Amino acid sequence: MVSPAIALAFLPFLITLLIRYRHYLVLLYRAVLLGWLQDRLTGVPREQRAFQYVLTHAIPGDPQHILHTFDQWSYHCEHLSCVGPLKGKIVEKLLCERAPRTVLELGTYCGYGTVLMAAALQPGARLYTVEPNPQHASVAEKVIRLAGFDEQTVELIVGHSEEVIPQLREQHGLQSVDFVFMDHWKRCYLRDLKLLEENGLLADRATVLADNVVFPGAPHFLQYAKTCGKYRCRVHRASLEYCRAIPDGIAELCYAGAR
Ligand SMILES: C[S@@+](CC[C@H](N)C(=O)[O-])C[C@H]1O[C@@H](n2cnc3c(N)ncnc32)[C@H](O)[C@@H]1O
Repeated sequence: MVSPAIALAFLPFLITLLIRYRHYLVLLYRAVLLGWLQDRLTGVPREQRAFQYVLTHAIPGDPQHILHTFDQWSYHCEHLSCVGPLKGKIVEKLLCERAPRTVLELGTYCGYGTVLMAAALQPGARLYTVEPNPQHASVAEKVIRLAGFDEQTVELIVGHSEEVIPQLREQHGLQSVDFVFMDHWKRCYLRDLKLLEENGLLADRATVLADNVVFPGAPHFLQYAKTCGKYRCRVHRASLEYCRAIPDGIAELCYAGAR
């Protein structure tokens, strides 16, 4: 048995920890526990619940209103792992500056980032987005079409990035890509960047963006990007989607071509 005196001695330490990491605890509650509980109570997956809300409240054919409705749900109901409005502005700004002809997104989830980027595309440009989870893909497909984007503008590919990337040229007619948005599992970033290089899919001066490089972080990816000599790399600091108190950032890589 721990004596009460020892337990009391640890109390200030415990309280300090709780205060210091309170934002992460709130995130854990909103992103994991609340979602799990609602899944059990309603029998409907979180992404489907979010889509029902969007369907009821958003204006069809208005991408900005659809994004805003997702934001409302995420701020007031449950946490969604979309790029969110703050980092979304960074992605949108860079995409508008670069005016790419072809865009590749890894990790579609509910289609938030897809709609955000599709709305900023130049006429005639095309976006390919890759998602392995069939339930997420089904929600994303509906969100993308609800926003008014047809298959000529946005192609949703259901599959794992490591299987889809080597097939992009032959099966999807994609010769090279000007703009990549990596937003899937962080441990896959480095592997998929190398896959894109090996398959000769990165156009000269292509831009590669990678979300969440501060939280939860992708240190091996960042180290490679900074030291391999093929990229100019910078990190745009922001905060985690729907959690202003947790720092996060988006890495921007500019490809200098194979060396
Ligand atoms: C953070 S969410 C993507 C958010 C989305 N980009 C947005 O802004 O709305 C991550 C998604 O990556 C997907 N994912 C996981 N592994 C993947 C892989 N190997 N290839 C492509 N997507 C993957 C997950 O199923 C999940 O839907």
